[in-house]
Amino acid sequence: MVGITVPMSMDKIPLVKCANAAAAAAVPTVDLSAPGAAAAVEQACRSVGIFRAINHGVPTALTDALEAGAAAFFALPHKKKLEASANPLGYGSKSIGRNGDVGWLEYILLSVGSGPVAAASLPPSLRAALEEYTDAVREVGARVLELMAEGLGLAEENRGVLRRVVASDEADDIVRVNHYPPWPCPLAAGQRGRGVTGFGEHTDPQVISLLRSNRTAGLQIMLPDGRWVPVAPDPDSLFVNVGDSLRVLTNGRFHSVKHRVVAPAEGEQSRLSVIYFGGPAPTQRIAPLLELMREGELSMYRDFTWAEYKKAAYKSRLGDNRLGPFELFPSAAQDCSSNAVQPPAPAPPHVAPVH
Ligand SMILES: C=C1C[C@]23C[C@@]1(O)CC[C@H]2[C@@]12CC[C@H](O)[C@@](C)(C(=O)O1)[C@H]2[C@@H]3C(=O)O
Ligand SMILES: O=C(O)CCC(=O)C(=O)O
Ligand SMILES: [Fe+2]
Repeated sequence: MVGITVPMSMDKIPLVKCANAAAAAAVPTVDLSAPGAAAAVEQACRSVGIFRAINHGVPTALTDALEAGAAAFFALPHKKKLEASANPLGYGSKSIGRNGDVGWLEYILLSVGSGPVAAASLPPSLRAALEEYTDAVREVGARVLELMAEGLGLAEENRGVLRRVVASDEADDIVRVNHYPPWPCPLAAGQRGRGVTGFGEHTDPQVISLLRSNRTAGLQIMLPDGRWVPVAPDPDSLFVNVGDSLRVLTNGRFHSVKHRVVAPAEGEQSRLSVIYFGGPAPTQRIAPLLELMREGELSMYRDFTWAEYKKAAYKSRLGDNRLGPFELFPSAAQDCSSNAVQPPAPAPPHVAPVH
């Protein structure tokens, strides 16, 4: 079953090269319950910007209920699904954002910041499953942010500093359920080794993203050296990735990883993924953490609030470098391996870090 019923000129969705499966081990695994978790989380966020979290504590029953509810929703007739669209949130298909990006997928995008999941006409069981799941994953996100702070070497009394950025009552959290049906057409002979774009390359603008998928492959990440590698699917794990805001909060120590999804080929299983994006309150200032800055270290970014960044981000195309306009030293900020230790001279006016 294709699942996306509105016809669309198929050649509008770009093809991407398949990634090198031999490099799949590039995504580190972190056992969140192990004593060395903080150091492992920090190392992963510094090097690749993503890790596979095991022993995360989200009950399987919650993921199963959400997966079943989402699958049932996506199997509904197209007209019925459209009742849940409340542009820009709610149900959508093939069109991502408002600036012309397209992919072979359908999705539900919801704001889950404060109170119950807000959305137009979702089946009540799916809404309940999303609320329960989101509450559980939000807690994992908070725990991971504490581990990050510990791994970054912050003193015990400061280890809540990252968690608090997304913990306010006004936190702009989003949850997204993506469904990628198999691409229904064989690719031409000259297109062998390529796949159809499900979700084009991008970084996530928020602080932290936690992704869970079924057993179908498709997610790829870009390594700091520019190679694309696949992320082996694992329904029992959560994939945690660094968002642009966290990159700024750590003054470039953490790398916001570029990622994309290649849609399943004809005859393969659909991919179903759920991503929780931990976002700050609109008024939250996004700037390097004072607690983290070394003596004389300069901010790599000009100050901004989450509302300001989100507004700019949502005007951009998926693949744009959204942090670019905020970088004070563009060449150093692009190079994640520099970790913001030595910004180039001459120094611009000092930008005060977050308090
Ligand atoms: C093309 C776009 C879709 C997006 C908003 C944007 O203008 C650029 C960032 C995109 C992204 C990527 C991560 C999340 O899936 C998302 C919900 C987000 O916060 O930023 C999407 C946005 C979207 O689908 O509207
Ligand atoms: O669906 C996926 O597996 C990833 C999608 C994604 O990166 C996103 O929604 O931001
Ligand atoms: Fe993403």
